[in-house]
Amino acid sequence: MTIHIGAKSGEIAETVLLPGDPYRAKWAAETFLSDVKLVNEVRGMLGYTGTWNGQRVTIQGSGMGMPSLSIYVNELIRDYGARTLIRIGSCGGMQDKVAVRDVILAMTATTLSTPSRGIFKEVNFAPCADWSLLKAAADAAQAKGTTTHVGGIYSSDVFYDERPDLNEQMVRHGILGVEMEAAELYNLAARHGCRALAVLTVSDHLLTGEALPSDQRERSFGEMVEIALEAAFSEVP
Ligand SMILES: O=P(O)(O)O[C@H]1O[C@H](CO)[C@@H](O)[C@H]1O
Ligand SMILES: O=c1cc[nH]c(=O)[nH]1
Repeated sequence: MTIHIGAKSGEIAETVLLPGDPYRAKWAAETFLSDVKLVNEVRGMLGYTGTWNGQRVTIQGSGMGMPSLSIYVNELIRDYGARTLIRIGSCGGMQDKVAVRDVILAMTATTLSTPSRGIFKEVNFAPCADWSLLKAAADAAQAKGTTTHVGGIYSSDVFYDERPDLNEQMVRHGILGVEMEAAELYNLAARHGCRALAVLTVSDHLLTGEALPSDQRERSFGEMVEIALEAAFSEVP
């Protein structure tokens, strides 16, 4: 047990899927895993371990924002031995070619700041996805026929943004979507020699104003979960 995760030693798998929403963790575990066990409910941040195609997987809520994700990912890696961490999140679309319900695979994550800013100081570290996971996820998405975009995303510290000029610059520089956690996941994976990827479903669109309701963000992003599971257990040389 750690301060924020109540699982016993051995109850967390080496492969962990990380939705921000703990109820998406519950839905995904109950929908896609077998032999599911609730392994964490500290602070209501639900975590489940089960099997997918005979492989052990944990699906653990990470909360909203990089400071929250940082707590869970630090404990998952350092105390439970997690090695492959895949965020399964929602995001806002930022390009005309990106539609609501499309999937985005985050190759890089641009930020204004992250919880790692204090150690990088004057360095602008470039958080990026693990190549083997990115390649496997792109292949899995293509095989499914899911409309998928691979490229840069923006990990913001705020949902309610008072600086529309920043989003304008992101759009201008080809950023596909905005969310709030991937950059720090990539920083932590790099620091600890782990593999990480963010697989995102577009839940709303900054250019069109279209937006899905919260129940659909919680329970309807199944292709994203399947892509993450297939990527986690693919062999990519
Ligand atoms: O749907 P999740 O995974 O929580 O991701 C997105 O949704 C939340 C904001 O509504 C932020 O956590 C953002 O990153
Ligand atoms: O962080 C997020 C998530 C979904 N949509 C947004 O606009 N921002």
